Amino acid sequence: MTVDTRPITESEFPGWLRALATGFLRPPLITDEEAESRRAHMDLARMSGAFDDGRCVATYRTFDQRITVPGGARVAATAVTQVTVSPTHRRRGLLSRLMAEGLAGAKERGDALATLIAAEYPIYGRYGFGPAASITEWTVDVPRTGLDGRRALPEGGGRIDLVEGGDVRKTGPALHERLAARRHGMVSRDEHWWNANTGAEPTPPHPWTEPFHAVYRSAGGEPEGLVTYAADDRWGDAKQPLNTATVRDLIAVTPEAERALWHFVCSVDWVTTVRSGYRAADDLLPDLLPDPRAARVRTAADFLWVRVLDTVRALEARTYEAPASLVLEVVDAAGFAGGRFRLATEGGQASCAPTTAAPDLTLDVRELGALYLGDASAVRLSALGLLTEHRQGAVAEADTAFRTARRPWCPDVF
Ligand SMILES: CC(=O)SCCNC(=O)CCNC(=O)[C@H](O)C(C)(C)COP(=O)(O)OP(=O)(O)OC[C@H]1O[C@@H](n2cnc3c(N)ncnc32)[C@H](O)[C@@H]1OP(=O)(O)O
Repeated sequence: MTVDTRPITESEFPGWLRALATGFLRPPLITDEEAESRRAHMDLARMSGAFDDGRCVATYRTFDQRITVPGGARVAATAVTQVTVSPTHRRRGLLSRLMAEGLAGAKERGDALATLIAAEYPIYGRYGFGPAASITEWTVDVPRTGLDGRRALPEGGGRIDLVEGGDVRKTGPALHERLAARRHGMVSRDEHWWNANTGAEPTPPHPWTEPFHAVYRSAGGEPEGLVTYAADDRWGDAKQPLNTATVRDLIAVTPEAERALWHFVCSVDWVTTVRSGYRAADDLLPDLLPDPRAARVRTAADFLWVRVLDTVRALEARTYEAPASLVLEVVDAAGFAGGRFRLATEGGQASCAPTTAAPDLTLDVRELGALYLGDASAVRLSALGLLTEHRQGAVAEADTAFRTARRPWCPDVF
């Protein structure tokens, strides 16, 4: 019997959810209540699966996303998520088929980029995705920070207030938009994101536990930052507090708010350890502490992967750190973004157009994705043999043009 891959129908939704749970090693019994609550925010037209004798054995879903690129433009992207193949059907090419169909759909919709968070590193490079924004998570040893625990108020006249989830739903989206307008790598959050992350909508199969939310307001009363954290209520044998506060979200639009919110989380009584959550590799956190060594790297890894689908539009959407004139030979086995292009950057802006001139650099579309948000270094990629230089100096030119002063940051798992 052949296994077919195709968009799913309404009646196939519960079976699709069961296959998703199976692939993610979660209990595969889906209640009607769970199916109903998940259906409310999933677009059937963007869900596909593989079916063997009527049973769903693979899942694939996409949704519309906007991603901030260097310079602040928000580019429409196809976000790929909930990719699974059941263990009975693995390594028979089902993901490859779903991905080929999914990327063709994204190209047809006119999206210049596709994005995803990779569960495992080796899966997505073959489909033209490159690791584009890494994350770092720190564990802060609070007693070692050197922060003055007696100090109660933020410097500079601002204040921090604990708020409810409902307040976060009011304040958070505008704050996030302000930050996303200038921090490349950030992806859009829709209403469902805010509801799900403040307890207003269930998030099966994960049970909701209410966290603490705090807002930083400037001396003028303007909200400039927001932190959400949870604590684990742990005590040592000698009755000493050993709580870990885990930051679920911390966004700030001014340096004062960023400093005040980190100092706040690191000064909550009974909290001896702070887990930072996923931050940019160059996050300020360690250096906001009197003793930066109190922040130990817990995780440093690739996180957001980008797949360029339209080279001209993608390269023209972002800004560049240095002037460059480069002929790029982009190799794309899937045929979406390949070709030879002249990229000319001046005053930060770029023009990009197909050309027949001799190439300066040859690179796979995967490496273009890795370079795109400014995280990867062309010099490193070249040293790794992933980029071929045909004109002396072209690698260095690409390196200074593509790399960004701040590293990209995608705080959201999707
Ligand atoms: C965006 C997200 O949703 S991330 C979540 C991804 N999902 C998971 O990790 C859940 C558990 N894993 C799975 O469901 C499956 O193993 C999948 C989806 C990762 C792969 O599905 P499959 O149908 O087995 O992949 P498919 O057969 O199309 O493999 C294509 C190629 O990728 C390789 N490949 C697939 N998965 C992996 C992997 N995890 N590690 C290394 N190589 C892999 C295959 O070996 C094959 O290589 P080849 O072309 O050289 O023979």
